[in-house]
Amino acid sequence: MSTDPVLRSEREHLRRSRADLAAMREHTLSLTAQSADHVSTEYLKASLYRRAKALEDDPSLPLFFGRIDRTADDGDDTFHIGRRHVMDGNGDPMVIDWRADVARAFYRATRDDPHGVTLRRRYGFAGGDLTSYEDEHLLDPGEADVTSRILTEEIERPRVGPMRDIVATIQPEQDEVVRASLDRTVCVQGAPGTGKTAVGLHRAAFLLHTYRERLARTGVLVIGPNQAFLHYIAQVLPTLGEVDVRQVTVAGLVESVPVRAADDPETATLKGDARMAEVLRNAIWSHLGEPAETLYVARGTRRWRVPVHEAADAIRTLRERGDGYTTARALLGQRLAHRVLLRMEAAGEITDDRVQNAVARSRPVKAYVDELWPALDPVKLVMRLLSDPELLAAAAEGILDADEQQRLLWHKPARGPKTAPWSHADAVLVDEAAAALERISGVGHVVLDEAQDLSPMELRAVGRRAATGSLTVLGDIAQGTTPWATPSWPEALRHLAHDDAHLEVLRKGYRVPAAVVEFAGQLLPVIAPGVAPPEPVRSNPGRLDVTRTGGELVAAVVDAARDVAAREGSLGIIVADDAADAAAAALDAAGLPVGRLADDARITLVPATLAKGLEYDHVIVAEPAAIVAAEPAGLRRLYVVLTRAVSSLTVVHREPLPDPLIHQ
Ligand SMILES: Nc1ncnc2c1ncn2[C@@H]1O[C@H](COP(=O)(O)OP(=O)(O)OP(=O)(O)O)[C@@H](O)[C@H]1O
Repeated sequence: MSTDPVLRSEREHLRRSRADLAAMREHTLSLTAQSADHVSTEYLKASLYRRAKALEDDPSLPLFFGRIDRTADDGDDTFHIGRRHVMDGNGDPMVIDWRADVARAFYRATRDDPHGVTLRRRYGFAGGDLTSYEDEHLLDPGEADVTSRILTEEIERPRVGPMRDIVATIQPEQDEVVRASLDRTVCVQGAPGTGKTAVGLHRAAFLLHTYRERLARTGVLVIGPNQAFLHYIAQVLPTLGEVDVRQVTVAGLVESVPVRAADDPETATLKGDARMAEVLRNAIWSHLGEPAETLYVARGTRRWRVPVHEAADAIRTLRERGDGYTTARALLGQRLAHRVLLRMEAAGEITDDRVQNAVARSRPVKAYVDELWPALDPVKLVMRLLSDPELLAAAAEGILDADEQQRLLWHKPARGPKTAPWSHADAVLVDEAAAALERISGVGHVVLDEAQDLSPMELRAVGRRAATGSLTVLGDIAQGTTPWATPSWPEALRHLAHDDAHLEVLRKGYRVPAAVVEFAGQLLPVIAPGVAPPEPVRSNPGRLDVTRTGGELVAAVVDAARDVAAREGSLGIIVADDAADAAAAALDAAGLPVGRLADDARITLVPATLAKGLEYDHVIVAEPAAIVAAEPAGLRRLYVVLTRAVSSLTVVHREPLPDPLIHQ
């Protein structure tokens, strides 16, 4: 039992807060979902369940990590800041949610600008209990400005398992992004380990809290590069009490066709080019006919007509409204029926809406609409476009040259949508076509991670999901590894249709230690001139070992792994994709069982192309030359894999290191 009275009283506050949280949860669980109808009851039940889940106490974490004291006109205020709001039986706050407005000062206050804070306290903890505290008296000019030990320890804590939240230690430059308002699209450029992913997830949590009602209706979407990455980040939002956010890959976003083929890089690049949107629009609208015959509609004993020029006029005005093809098509029957009605009224007939509806649905009107404005299906349309040189030539005229058109066509025309050789890029085209036919409903906010890798067409697909909302766009130009990676943020934002975004740069690096930054940074002038490396904040410079072997590479990797595995923390062994199986077998045989991604094992074997966004305490990179040789943007891939290390990086190679890399 600590004798420090401050710690004792803080522990008491923690004990009471825990009891209050348990009472809040009990209360939620005691509420019974009852509503007039079954569907609402089920909905209520689900929402109560989620609420109770969000109120679960995590015994490994204290309920608060910080505190601020402020002087106010009516006395002093003390706020304990934690992951969620906890109130006592009287409704008074015991713990303030870190996202609440009063908590902002905890993250932003400095001696120069104390935000009214007299005391900032941070807590050290172990196993869910408070073990220490650290005070800053921001108004005391005599107090030295020391770097917080608790902050440093938190940032430098060894990594185990999936990504954790950073609520206790969000830094001022990160907090600016996290708390940007919902109507702002923010684009964050940041070197490896500057906290982009963390910031994006915390912004999602902040927005869900601050704009709860609006976003409960419209939703928040998190988009990441692949399943391994989504697995790695999956727990962050639930830990912050947000269990309702959809986390998806770009491929998962455009799942309208079964993807079973892969395009070569040139073809994929072309299919991802923004010009394809124009080609698709042309292909769609080329279906619109020119009326050549009068429309006749019989009603009772009389026959009414809509002359050609009036039908043409109706079609033109609908087209010019700027709606999707299908949306506008749905109105044509009514427009034609309206012309019929005007004639009926002129002839003295009594009409009303029902008559107009009946005319709009009549067989001749339907047939006329089908003929001049045929129904289109996005999947079949793209299938035809990629199979039919004539349709493609007409749609791509003046946009794609003959070679490009040839490149787009499938080798054999597809027989049907189920068996067509759809690639991922084709699925994105289908998504574009679907949106050109009918506007899709979007969400309130989209967090897009590793945005630099998306093609213009993929960016359009993401941007559509945020057409009426906003985005957090996160990425690093230097880590762009796809052939279509974005050359600049203004360009990416244009494709996302959000070029009003605020561009922010994160500079401080929380992952990669100085020795590794220096080594990997040698690649920057070649792969991304003008992009700066992260500025490491870790006090430990880290460890870098570069070993050249004259023998078998795999044997050298096994040796290095045996060595490094003895250190504390996680180990990622990153190898060129085609070397992964052999490396796993060799490590296994040597008694070093490795997990694959998503296994959360202590030693993980990582194919180079899946390393993006991940991190390990210790990283072994095997044969950089092979990683570079495997793809056109190989040097950028190498930069990505070298920057996954938190404490130590071991490079094992047999071939010479790729050119810009020198190791003294
Ligand atoms: N303020 C912070 N306090 C503590 N840890 C932090 C902070 N900011 C970032 N980190 C940690 O630094 C590591 C890197 O963060 P993150 O993965 O978000 O960086 P990133 O910029 O997305 O990197 P990359 O470009 O390599 O994907 C993570 O472990 C994250 O939790």
